[in-house]
Amino acid sequence: LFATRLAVISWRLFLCFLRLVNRTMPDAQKVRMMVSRALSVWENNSKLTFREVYSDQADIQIVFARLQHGDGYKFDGPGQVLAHAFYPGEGRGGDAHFDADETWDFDGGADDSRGTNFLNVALHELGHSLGLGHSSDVNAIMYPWYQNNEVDGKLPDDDRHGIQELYGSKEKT
Ligand SMILES: CC(C)C[C@H](CC(=O)NO)C(=O)N[C@H]1Cc2cn(c3ccccc23)CCCCCCNC1=O
Ligand SMILES: [Ca+2]
Ligand SMILES: [Zn+2]
Ligand SMILES: [Zn+2]
Repeated sequence: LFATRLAVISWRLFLCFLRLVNRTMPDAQKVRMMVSRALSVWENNSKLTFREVYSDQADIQIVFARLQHGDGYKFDGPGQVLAHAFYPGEGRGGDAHFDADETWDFDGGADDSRGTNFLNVALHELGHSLGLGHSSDVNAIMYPWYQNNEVDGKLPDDDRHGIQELYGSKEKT
């Protein structure tokens, strides 16, 4: 009995340690992790490959901004529009902008209790950065309304067809 009680306590300690680490990890690292997770979903379903660079010469720049931020598409405070992105091209082409006034959840929460699921929104915006428009399929990542539909690596069919139309598929045909 004593042994099991000890095990439970140590497990509880371990969990709160994890939560602490999760909270203290700077958001920049979490953003990087989530962006690379979103890009690997698009990578796994196309011939595309991505590499991370630290320069404003990047094809796809990830930007957090609020209200008026110099591109004529001003954000609107908490809620409403969450983010926008530019189709592939020079300069700001490919860039993804996220509304800094949103409460972002960088830990991939399945419900919105800790905020808006950043991974979902990044998947959507990076779809635009790669050239995809909006989908009328309510289950698609490219649907114009936010829904916390956990992708977990599996891309909805409509999005997969879209990206493969543009960049082919990884499977050997
Ligand atoms: C798909 C998403 C990741 C990116 C899109 C924008 C987009 O397409 N970027 O590429 C987005 O932000 N859509 C709005 C659309 C929207 C929904 N409502 C709005 C109220 C006002 C203005 C816009 C909206 C009703 C209230 C809910 C507001 C919070 C959620 N917002 C949305 O779903
Ligand atoms: Ca907003
Ligand atoms: Zn912008
Ligand atoms: Zn969109």
